[in-house]
Amino acid sequence: MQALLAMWAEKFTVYPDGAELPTHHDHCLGCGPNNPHGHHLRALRHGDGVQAWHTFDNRHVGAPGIVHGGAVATVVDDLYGCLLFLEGGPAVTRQLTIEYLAPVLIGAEYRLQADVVRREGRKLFVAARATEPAGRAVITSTAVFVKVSVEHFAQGSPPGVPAD
Ligand SMILES: CCCCCCCCCC(=O)SCCNC(=O)CCNC(=O)[C@H](O)C(C)(C)COP(=O)(O)OP(=O)(O)OC[C@H]1O[C@@H](n2cnc3c(N)ncnc32)[C@H](O)[C@@H]1OP(=O)(O)O
Repeated sequence: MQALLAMWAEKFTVYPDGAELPTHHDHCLGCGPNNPHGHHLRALRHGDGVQAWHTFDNRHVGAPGIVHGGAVATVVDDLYGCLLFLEGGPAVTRQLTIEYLAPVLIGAEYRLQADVVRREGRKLFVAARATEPAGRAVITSTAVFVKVSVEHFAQGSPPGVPAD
C-alpha cells in the first residue's frame, strides 16, 4: 500500500493540454484497466478541465438498453477524480449530484467534460456534463470534493487486506 501511495503522489504533476491523464490505480472501478467490472475510463486534459469519450456496455445496463444511473454516477465521479490530477493533490467526493436529463444509452458514445467551478479552502466545487455527438446534454452534474492528504487512503488497507 505504501508503494502504491508513493507512486500515486507522483501522478499529481503538470500535464500539457491534450495529454492523457493517468489512472488512479489498475483496479479502480472507474479507470483501472485491470478491473473486469470497470468502465476503463480514459481522460484527457482539456484546457483547465478534463474530457473523455465514453461508451457504456451491457455490464452496466439498468433498464433494457439504458445505462444504470449508478453506473453513470460512477463514471462522472471518476472523471472528477481525474480532474484532481490537474489540481496537484488528492481530494475525495463529499457530495455528488446528477441530473439525468435523457436516457444514457448502451453502445452510444458520449463526450464527458468536467471542470473546477471554484475553490474555497479545502473544498473544490466542480461540474460536469455528458453530451451526445450532436451536442445535446444527457446528464449534468455538480460535486463537492474535499482535499485530503495521501495518507487518507491508507484507511483502505487494514493489515492483511490487499490494497488492490
Ligand atoms: C486522485 C484522488 C482521487 C481518488 C480516486 C477517485 C475516485 C472517484 C472519487 C471517489 O470515489 S472518492 C470516494 C468517496 N468519498 C469518500 O469516501 C469520502 C468520505 N468522506 C470523508 O472521508 C470525509 O467526510 C471528508 C474527508 C470528505 C471530509 O471530512 P473532514 O472531517 O476532513 O472535513 P469536514 O467534514 O470538516 O468538511 C470539510 C469542509 O467541507 C465542507 N463541506 C462538507 N460537506 C459539504 C457540502 N455538501 N457542500 C459544501 N461544503 C461541504 C465543510 O463545511 C468543511 O468546510 P470548512 O473547511 O470551510 O469548515
